[in-house]
Amino acid sequence: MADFSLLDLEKIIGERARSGDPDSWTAKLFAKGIDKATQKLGEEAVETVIAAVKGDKQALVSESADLIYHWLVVLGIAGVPLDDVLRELEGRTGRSGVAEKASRSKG
Ligand SMILES: N=c1c2ncn([C@@H]3O[C@H](COP(=O)(O)OP(=O)(O)OP(=O)(O)O)[C@@H](O)[C@H]3O)c2ncn1[C@@H]1O[C@H](COP(=O)(O)O)[C@@H](O)[C@H]1O
Repeated sequence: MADFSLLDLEKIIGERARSGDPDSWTAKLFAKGIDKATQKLGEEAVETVIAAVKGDKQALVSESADLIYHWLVVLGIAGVPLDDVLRELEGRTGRSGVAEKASRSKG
């Protein structure tokens, strides 16, 4: 089990964003704003899908890491704490996704 959590990465991203370091990809993305960050997020999502469809497990790991990093950057720029997403997921535990979808279409 990795000794690293998404909360650790969220903290690093926040620190690097505030650093303004010209060598920081994170600081660059924060400076460019939500449009550029979401464009990168979309590209990484597509690259993740391609790796999965090809059955390339090594690429799937690498592209997933790129995807999650850029997703956290987008959350950071949008001012949404990762904990809000974790709480949303926590609230969904114990509820079947199929049942949840069915309840939405009734409502
Ligand atoms: N996890 C990451 C991380 N994942 C991806 N990237 C960067 O995201 C960028 C993606 O750019 P590209 O689109 O060119 O990469 P790509 O999609 O592989 O390229 P192509 O396949 O399109 O050619 C690269 O510069 C990667 O280095 C990341 N940059 C930073 N982090 C984390 O953030 C920390 C701080 O980084 P800096 O802000 O750069 O100091 C790092 O120590 C890491 O923990």
